[in-house]
Amino acid sequence: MSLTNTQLYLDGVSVTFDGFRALNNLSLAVEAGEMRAVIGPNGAGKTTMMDVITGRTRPDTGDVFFGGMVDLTILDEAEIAALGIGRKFQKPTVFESHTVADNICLALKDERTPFSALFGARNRIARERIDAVLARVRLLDHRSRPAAELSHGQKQWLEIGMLLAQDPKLLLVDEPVAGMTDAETEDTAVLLRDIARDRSVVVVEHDMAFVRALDCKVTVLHEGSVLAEGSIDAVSADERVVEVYLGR
Ligand SMILES: Nc1ncnc2c1ncn2[C@@H]1O[C@H](COP(=O)(O)OP(=O)(O)OP(=O)(O)O)[C@@H](O)[C@H]1O
Repeated sequence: MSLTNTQLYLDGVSVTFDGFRALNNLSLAVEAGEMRAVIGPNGAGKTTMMDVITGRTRPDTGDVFFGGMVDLTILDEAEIAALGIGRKFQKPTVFESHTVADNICLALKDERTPFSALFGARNRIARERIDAVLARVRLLDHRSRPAAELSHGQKQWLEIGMLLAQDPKLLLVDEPVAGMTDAETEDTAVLLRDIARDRSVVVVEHDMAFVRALDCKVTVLHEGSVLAEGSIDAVSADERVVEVYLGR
């Protein structure tokens, strides 16, 4: 495998909790600019995998590399986030009493300059960046509303926008469409595909119609390892995948 274009590389990763192997020799590679869907039954290790990538959980054994050569297993959560790995948890956590635009503003990377004369220019640039992010996540028309007034789906998009404001190279997204309407689910697939045009995106999801709409390679986890990997049609036709996951 070529490491030069590999954004995220896991090899032989194992994690044990009280003797239980949550990850068992897990190996996975995601290219720069790739979108990857990760599916699998409850307890397959999807959340633990995200925890290992973001430094929340240390692997007992195995390699985890970012951008070809950065060893994530020796870094803490803050250092890993600063490298450009953003994580979206399942439940939206936006600042409800702040406006939509202020939520994005709070998330922007702080580019302080000591010259107060530049503040005006900085504000203008910040506003342009905020509006560019809001346009991308379909919330420009809502920029002045308190976040509390948004629908559940819109709050999820706002939080994705807050991550985009930090310009991550890799975005990890955990069950984004749980609780969304069908229309919001379809829009979220379009949104994530758009985001994946210029960064890597890993999406954990149970909604198979949504996974199909993502139109990307699918990794099936089972008992902490990769059971199958390929197109949605290939993994859907795999008898082992049907047995442990889809057939249930
Ligand atoms: N901190 C922990 N301590 C003990 N066991 C844990 C811990 N975290 C996870 N586990 C166990 O590890 C296994 C894998 O869990 P994980 O949450 O990674 O699965 P998952 O694929 O994300 O499942 P789900 O689809 O339900 O979210 C589960 O059996 C879980 O109970």
